[in-house]
Amino acid sequence: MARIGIIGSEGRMGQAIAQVLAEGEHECAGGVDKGQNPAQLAQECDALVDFSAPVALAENLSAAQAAGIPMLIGTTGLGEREHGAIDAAARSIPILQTGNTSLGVTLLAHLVHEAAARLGPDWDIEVLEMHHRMKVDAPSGTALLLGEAAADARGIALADNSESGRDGHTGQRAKGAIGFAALRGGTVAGEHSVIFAGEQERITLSHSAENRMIFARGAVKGAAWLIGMAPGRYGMKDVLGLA
Ligand SMILES: NC(=O)C1=CN([C@@H]2O[C@H](COP(=O)(O)OP(=O)(O)OC[C@H]3O[C@@H](n4cnc5c(N)ncnc54)[C@H](OP(=O)(O)O)[C@@H]3O)[C@@H](O)[C@H]2O)C=CC1
Ligand SMILES: O=C(O)C1=N[C@H](C(=O)O)C[C@H](O)C1
Repeated sequence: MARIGIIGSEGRMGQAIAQVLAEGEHECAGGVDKGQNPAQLAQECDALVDFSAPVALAENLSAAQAAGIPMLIGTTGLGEREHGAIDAAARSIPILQTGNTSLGVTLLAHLVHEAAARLGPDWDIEVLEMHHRMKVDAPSGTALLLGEAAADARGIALADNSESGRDGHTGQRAKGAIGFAALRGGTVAGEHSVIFAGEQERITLSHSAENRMIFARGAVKGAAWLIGMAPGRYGMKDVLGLA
């Protein structure tokens, strides 16, 4: 049984994870939210899960490092600076960072990689996502994860080949670009489609999250899996044996 500490414990995901822990084999070691220091919590648990905000990341990483425990980072909207901080911390503790902890999206990313590798650059790739009205970042972490899978299969850098936020006279689509479109509204837990658009035909690979429990279950599974792993950076595909 692992003792899991929750950062962002008052939030939608924090509460869903607490529910999974209350019903499952692992234990909730407590939680912290905005304005609370995670250092003490880190000393009292075997692993941390972070579903809070990018601004909290540096303090959360320091707490995990000081306690010598692993951390699963589910927070999205991370930039280059945050990814650099994760890389640095992963030299001393195991870290799993992912935009989506669900089994279904982890498999979807695998399928997108396969499709992008087989279809080649003449097929245009567009990632479409829809989330609830409270979501603050776009494109979603999942959309970026799926875009990264496609870019990796094509041997290109997503940062240099993405098109998002199209509006106005944008000009034609750049050849080889990976496009992103984000919709927001209602209570949608998470809808993602990767569209491969070729000459006179399209392939669409999709995932629908019916509620947050799929993310919460994956987060607990991932955090427990990290315990005892060597320092380094991991993904959900490692947890599920898809790496
Ligand atoms: N990887 C995955 O599978 C998933 C990732 N997510 C991501 O997880 C994050 C949280 O999502 P969700 O639970 O819906 O969002 P919420 O806004 O419901 O929850 C975030 C919580 O973190 C709190 N918080 C803000 N700043 C800090 C801080 N500095 N330290 C500790 N806590 C803080 C917020 O407080 P306050 O409200 O006062 O600001 C809030 O209680 C988002 O980035 C989201 O995209 C979500 C679902 C699945
Ligand atoms: O904020 C959310 O709700 C979600 N965030 C993650 C993302 O940005 O992809 C995962 C999931 O889609 C729900």
